[in-house]
Amino acid sequence: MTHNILNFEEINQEFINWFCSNGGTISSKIAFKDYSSENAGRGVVAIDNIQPFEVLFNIPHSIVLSEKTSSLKDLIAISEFERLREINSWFPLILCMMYESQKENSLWRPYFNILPREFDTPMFWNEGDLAELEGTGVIDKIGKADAEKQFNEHLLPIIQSNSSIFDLKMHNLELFHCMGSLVMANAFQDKIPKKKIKENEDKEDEEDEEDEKDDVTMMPMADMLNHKTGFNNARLYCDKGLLEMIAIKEIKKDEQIYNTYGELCSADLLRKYGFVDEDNVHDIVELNGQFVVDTISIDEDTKDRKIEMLLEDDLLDDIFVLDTTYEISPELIITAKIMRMDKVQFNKLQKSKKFPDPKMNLDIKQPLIQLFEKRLAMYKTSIKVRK
Ligand SMILES: C[S@@+](CC[C@H](N)C(=O)[O-])C[C@H]1O[C@@H](n2cnc3c(N)ncnc32)[C@H](O)[C@@H]1O
Repeated sequence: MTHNILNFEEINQEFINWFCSNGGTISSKIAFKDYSSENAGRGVVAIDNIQPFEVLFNIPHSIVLSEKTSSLKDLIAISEFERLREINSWFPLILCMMYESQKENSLWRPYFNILPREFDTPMFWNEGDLAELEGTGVIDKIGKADAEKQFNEHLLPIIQSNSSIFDLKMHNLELFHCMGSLVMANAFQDKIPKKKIKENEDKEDEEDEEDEKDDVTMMPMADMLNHKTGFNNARLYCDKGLLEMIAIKEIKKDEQIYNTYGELCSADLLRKYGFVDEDNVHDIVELNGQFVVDTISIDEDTKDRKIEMLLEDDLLDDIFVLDTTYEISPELIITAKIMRMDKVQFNKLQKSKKFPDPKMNLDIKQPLIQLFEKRLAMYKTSIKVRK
């Protein structure tokens, strides 16, 4: 990601002045830090020891950027926003950001100045670099062509028919990709939990959520925090309408302050945020269901009937997942056992409707090893090469 690194400190100060003059507060124990040497852009660091539950900053609702706060809402019919939302829940916010980012006297000018303008996500990679992702399944999920089609069909007509608000020279596809990438990497979409952590810090599922908050929004300052799997030490909470970033554990001086972007596998981290974590307990390998049955099946005559039966009983998934517990799911074991049956065995099963038990046995061990080796061979590079 690229920022206007030349005047890093000035941009920070301008942003902090703006944030505080609009009612935000920032603890004197934190500061911005340039993590570009780690390829992580700007982040937030503790400049003093911080105790659990300390408030790191709070964000006034008036500077949360959304279709409800952007001045575009006064210039465009609400029905346009509703129509856009039906196509894609991010589009109203993306359009507002396209507008506010180019507006001379936008309330959010210092905020846009601190946000990156170039991104490391695969959306912006060239073909040679994308080829490195072969086998990961990321390439199919980038969706660049689809996003461009949707821009042309749904956003461009609004831009073109409102020439007093928009200028096609700046409100173009490039700006759409830039704002879309910011929404993907920075926006908050999930409901913000209510602060109950002091009494019940471990009981996440008992936390209420702030009811009114499920729009897609940009939260200045909250999105300055980086993520590192397993190192989350701060979280955003909502307490009586107040948005507060709170330390969820002790943070020592000089440690980076990390929010969590979720329990994401490497493919999702890369696709949405443009980075991966070396050690990621949430990492997975996806095995396409069709690939599994095609590889394991031993009898063409009964193959389709077997697939039909597995689908009916929700045993055959579109995607089987292998995770870092290295356990093979009961569904995959049963699918493998059925696909390895000969005609006689399968006919018997169809009559009895008695499915094989989901335990590993010698009949399927070797076919599964071969399946995993075939899946592994789909990756163009190996971990050894990467390191
Ligand atoms: C919500 S923003 C965080 C602030 C951002 N670093 C900045 O400079 O504006 C999310 C982006 O930060 C970067 N980022 C976050 N955590 C990272 C990490 N552990 N390693 C590399 N980049 C990271 C990625 O570019 C990601 O898309």
